[in-house]
Amino acid sequence: MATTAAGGDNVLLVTDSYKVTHHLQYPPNTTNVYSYFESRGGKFPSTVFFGLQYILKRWLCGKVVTKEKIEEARELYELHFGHDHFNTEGWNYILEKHDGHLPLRIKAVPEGSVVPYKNVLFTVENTDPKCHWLTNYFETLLVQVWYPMTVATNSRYQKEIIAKYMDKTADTFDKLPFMLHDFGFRGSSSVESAGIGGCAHLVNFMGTDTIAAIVTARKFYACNIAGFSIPAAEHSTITTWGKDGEQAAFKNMLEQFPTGLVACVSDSYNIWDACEKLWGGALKELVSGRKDGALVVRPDSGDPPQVVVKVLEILSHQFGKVQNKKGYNLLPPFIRVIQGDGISYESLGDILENMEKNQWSAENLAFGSGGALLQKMDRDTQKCAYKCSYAVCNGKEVNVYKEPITDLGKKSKKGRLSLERMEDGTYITKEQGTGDPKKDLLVTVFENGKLLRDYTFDEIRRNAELPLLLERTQN
Ligand SMILES: O=C1OCCC/C1=C\Nc1ccccc1
Repeated sequence: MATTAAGGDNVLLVTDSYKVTHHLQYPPNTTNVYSYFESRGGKFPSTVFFGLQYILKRWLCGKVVTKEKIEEARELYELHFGHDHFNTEGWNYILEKHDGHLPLRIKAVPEGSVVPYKNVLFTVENTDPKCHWLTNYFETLLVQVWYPMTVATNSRYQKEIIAKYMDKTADTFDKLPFMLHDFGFRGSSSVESAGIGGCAHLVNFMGTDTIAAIVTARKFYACNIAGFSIPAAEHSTITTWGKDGEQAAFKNMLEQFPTGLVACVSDSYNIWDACEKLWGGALKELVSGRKDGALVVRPDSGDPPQVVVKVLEILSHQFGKVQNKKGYNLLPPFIRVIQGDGISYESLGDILENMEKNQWSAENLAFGSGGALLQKMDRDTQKCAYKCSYAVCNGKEVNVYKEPITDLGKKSKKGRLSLERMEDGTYITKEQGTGDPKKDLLVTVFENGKLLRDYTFDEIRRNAELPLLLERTQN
């Protein structure tokens, strides 16, 4: 597809085919279509709203309609339908009347907000009465916010689990931002989605190997360095030394990276021997002599809850351990463990629970997560939907809704919506225009081609922070 003057791709092509025919299907003289987005429920009771800003900046801001794009779309849709259904006139109107800027208003809850499901998260409406057909043309694109939202949500619920065990077994929360590291780049469906999902994870954490996330945060969230990593081995950099060369490979890691943290996958042959005879044997002085930074042993196979505790036990036999103020065991500061295999929201707790049962503090360990962090989810995980709730047809206001007798769970909200917060902090969605505009938490983030609110990553991280952690910074 030829990219056009605006440099981006052709946003007229970023929709579902059937939507190209919808301008012919609304009631005659429809002047306003107003739609909203919500999570209807799903795996997690609340969602972290994140990623709309990326979509707005990437696709909708500025002069996104041009003569070339209209022509390219017309020609493609003619071939695609074998008939000319494309709203050439409507798009030319936008080009002429609005200089190619989209006459839409989008109001959204601030990025990073944690909102219980069945609450309005953003609304979309046309600002030009001749462009009622535009509101739902971009449903396809806007609903893709399900992905960063669901990654940020899944990641934050893992942060809650880890924080709970840190609260119980660790002396500080200091390491929490680095306790769940993103290993998910290769398991993502594309470089773009790795960037979006990786960025969503970084709303809650600071550790990542998904470089695309760093780039996305720079480009769309004005964050120069949104995440950090450390030198680490992979199997090839160990196994190329040969089975008898594992000690030399390990020694090389300690010598190439003499200060700071360095991680080393240690299960190529026998993780137990690696911990006892290599790290805690032949290389014991090199490990215990490390200044300002630990060797991080990485198991990568076996049953995670069992393997983690056994590795901790072996390492403590070789290097000793101390009790922290909570009475839980802690390895010396120059040695830690990272478990990057089989980590998910479902499995995290089992590992931490087994550690706790064996008197190990959570702060001995960090996690790495890949596919479960960035890929193992879909739009249904949080039941994300975009529905029309209000329209004006022939000058008559209509509260629009669906209420399928075959699934009342799919019932949609009516009328113009606003999001308010009660005294006790709970969110409530006001329907049918009953909300108080002064109390509406929905912020106009986009209007007529302009981004009106540009959230910084720090702001978003603060909005999403766990209450448990916010209290800490208060007292
Ligand atoms: O071991 C580690 O310690 C902490 C730094 C990252 C790291 C491993 N990274 C990784 C990335 C993608 C797939 C698998 C591992």
